[in-house]
Amino acid sequence: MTTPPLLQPTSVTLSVISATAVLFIITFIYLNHRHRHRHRHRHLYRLPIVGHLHHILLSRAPPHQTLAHISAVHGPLLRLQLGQVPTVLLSSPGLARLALKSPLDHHLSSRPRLLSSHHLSFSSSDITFSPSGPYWRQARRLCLSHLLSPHQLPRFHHLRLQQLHRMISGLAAAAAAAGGGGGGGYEREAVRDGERRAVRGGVRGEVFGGGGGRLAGVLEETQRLFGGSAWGISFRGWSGASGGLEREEDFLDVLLRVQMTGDLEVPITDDNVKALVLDMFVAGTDTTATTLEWAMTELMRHPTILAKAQAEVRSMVTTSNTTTPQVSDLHHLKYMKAIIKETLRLHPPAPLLVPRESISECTIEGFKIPPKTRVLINAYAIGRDPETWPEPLEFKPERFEGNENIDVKGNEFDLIPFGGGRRGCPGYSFGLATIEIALAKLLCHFDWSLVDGVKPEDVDMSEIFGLATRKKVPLVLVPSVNKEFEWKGEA
Ligand code: HEM
Repeated sequence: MTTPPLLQPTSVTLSVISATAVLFIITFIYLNHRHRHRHRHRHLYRLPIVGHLHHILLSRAPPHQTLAHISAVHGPLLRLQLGQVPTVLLSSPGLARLALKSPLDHHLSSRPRLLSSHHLSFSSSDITFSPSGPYWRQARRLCLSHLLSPHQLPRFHHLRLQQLHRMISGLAAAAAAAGGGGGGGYEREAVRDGERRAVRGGVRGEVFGGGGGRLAGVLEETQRLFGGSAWGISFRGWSGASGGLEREEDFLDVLLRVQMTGDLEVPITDDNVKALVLDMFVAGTDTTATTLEWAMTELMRHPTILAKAQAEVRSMVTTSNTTTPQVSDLHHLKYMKAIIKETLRLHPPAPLLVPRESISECTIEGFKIPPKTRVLINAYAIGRDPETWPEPLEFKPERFEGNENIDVKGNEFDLIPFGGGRRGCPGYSFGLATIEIALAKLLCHFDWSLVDGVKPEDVDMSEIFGLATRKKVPLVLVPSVNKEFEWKGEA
């Protein structure tokens, strides 16, 4: 009887062990890779104390662009530590839909307490920065029902037109002074000033001192510092101070009236009144003016689109037998409205909306958000999402033709320049109405050209992040009066 050589079983055992080891290593590498891939969005290089802040601070690009880039690499749902502030960044339409709709919207509907808003908005007692609660709800309701609801729009058309016509007259005069052709290159300031006046007119500019100069100065400083901290004036007694003239009650009158009735869930102080009035100017002026400036910028870079838009507006004016675009006819301007949507898609004035803060613990896509977490929603990244928008970086208003239902008002989450949910912008109809009539008139009455030597492709497109994200290099255009559609000073 022969004994099997001892080596044989050992060799088989070794082979089995080696095969098992190889299999184990492969499985380990695979699982590890899968884990890292799945959780890649949760891991971004972080430093002690500053957390992820250095990614934003050291970047040359504005924060929304940097964050869009980070999300493109690490995923649309990111947990960031910005200094001491735990933050969640959401950068896809699907996540925006979850965050801005019930039930999550409620959990995410407060605002963080920012030092700037505390000092500049009278202890954050405006609408934009006040924390969620009875004061904010009451203030928002008051503002919507007496100033900003679509229902209130017609009340302020005459004021909007009055201020807009000042702007058009100014442009026409400058064009004429330059020999009937090109005028001064001051479109940006004219547009910005016109918008400010339109909004001011809607609120009640006169009480701030009559002429536009003082208010304009105050607003400029407010935009810069985000507030005028030294207002010690009491508003009491201003209500009804119209020199005995009959006039319609305006927003300030309403605030002062309800302040005095005492019939309020939360009493309103004088400082609250100031904060609310200031809020209407700060939230409503630069956002609107900046959108117009970006719209004109994109039109100048795309002369065929500009020509098509002008043909549409001028044909409407001819058909309706008027000499200037009328508010009541604006619904005909489908292409121009598509241009405004496309502008808001590529250049949302508030690209990260206004920061939110979670009220209570909630979960988004299985990801836990503790209370008091800051939530940023990147509307800029969402508007350029390649899975939603073919050729996302191209300015193509045609993408909305036949898709008029895609709205910008916070009901569709592919496009959220006005945010959405219970903290969504209450001024969207006011803002859109102002942009539409202003753009229609600019397109109708003037032909536009770039200043000498600047080619459409050379127009600078860089942005400055701020309260509203403006063009870094102001747009300078030369208006010339179009003889056939000359502005005749009519309403
Ligand atoms: C093109 C014009 C405008 C744009 C793009 C815009 C955009 C926005 C955005 C993104 C928010 C934050 C929304 C969110 O957190 O979900 C907001 C809030 C707000 N906007 Fe506008 N806005 C515009 C015009 C206006 C106008 C004309 C007014 C008023 C005169 C206004 C008043 C407000 C107020 C009061 C809030 C704070 C709402 C709250 O926190 O409850 N906005 N806006």
